[in-house]
Amino acid sequence: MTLHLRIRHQRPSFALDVALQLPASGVSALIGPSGCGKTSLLRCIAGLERGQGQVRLGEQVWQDDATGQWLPTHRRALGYVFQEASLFAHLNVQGNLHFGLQRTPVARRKVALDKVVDLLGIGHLLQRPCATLSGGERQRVAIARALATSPQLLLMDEPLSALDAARKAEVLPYLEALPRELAIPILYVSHAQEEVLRLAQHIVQLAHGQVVRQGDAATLFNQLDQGFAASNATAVLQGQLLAHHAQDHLSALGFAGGQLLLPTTPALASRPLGSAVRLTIAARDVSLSLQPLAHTSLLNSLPATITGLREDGPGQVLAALAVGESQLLAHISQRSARQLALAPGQAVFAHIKGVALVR
Ligand SMILES: Nc1ncnc2c1ncn2[C@@H]1O[C@H](COP(=O)(O)OP(=O)(O)OP(=O)(O)O)[C@@H](O)[C@H]1O
Repeated sequence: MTLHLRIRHQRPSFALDVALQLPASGVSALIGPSGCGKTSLLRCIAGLERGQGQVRLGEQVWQDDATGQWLPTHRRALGYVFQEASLFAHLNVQGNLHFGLQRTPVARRKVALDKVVDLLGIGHLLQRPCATLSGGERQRVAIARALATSPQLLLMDEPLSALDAARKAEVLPYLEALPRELAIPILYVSHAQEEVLRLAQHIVQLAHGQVVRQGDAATLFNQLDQGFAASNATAVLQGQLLAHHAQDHLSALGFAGGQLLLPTTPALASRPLGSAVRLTIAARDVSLSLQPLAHTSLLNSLPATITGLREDGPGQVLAALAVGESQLLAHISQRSARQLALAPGQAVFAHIKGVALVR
């Protein structure tokens, strides 16, 4: 099933012009600079604003101007979660959830409320007045209320950006579980690289109301221009947990390009061997040499080929590397690039100082 979008929307000083086919599963992140049209696109999908074109989820046509079809928002099977949770202050948590449920015709109710309450860990909050909830709790209730309507698409517009780091960390694992547990596709607007790295399988990058790039998260992230601040350039690797070396307190992870050793954190220790993992490697944690390093304390050094180089701020260069079938990025000084005479096609060794397990 796909989400099929063909939307044109003209404002006095802004034009949205988007044609997209998105997988109707997992998380698709919508990224791009402020004012590029992310919220406008969500609002057009939701029917809160009327662009021209077509919005179709699988066989369901929500809008088709060629045939004059238009469903108002309340008839579209979607949930919408905003930056600030807008809960009904006069109702307690349970009342807010039931409000969502009652809006949904019985025949369309597919998501069990108990399951939603469990998934978002809000069972102990049901009788609490909304005014007494913390920011993270409010946002979890807002997500649960959206899910209580049994949406077939969940639109989330920077749902964590109003939360501090601790509350973000509290809500993120719940978000991560949603597509897996409920099989509801999510279109997720975010400015935060770490959220997108962790959650998204698919990425759409907008600029000036148009799609500049879209594709699989790992592929898109590992390119030289990621759509986030270059100084934070980070590559994503999909891998597999291969072994725990108990004596060294290290775990081996395989990916299409080689193996990496990581400290066996509690999160890694709890995973069964063979389970899928998502790793990130920040470009600033990768250095390069032309020869293998002898007598080094580095655990992870891999043969690689340079595929691209780009200036990246004063005196800095971002290098794209092929490591087997995978891609990495390295942030190095211009001076080093010059001294090593780095060029596309050149064989190098990539030395990796830090690997983070994000999933
Ligand atoms: N109601 C409106 N009337 C007129 N112009 C609007 C309206 N809402 C948004 N715009 C303009 O449309 C453009 C796209 O806005 P939009 O909110 O979709 O961007 P965004 O990518 O979501 O931005 P941000 O990341 O800052 O939330 C901007 O130039 C904005 O100023």
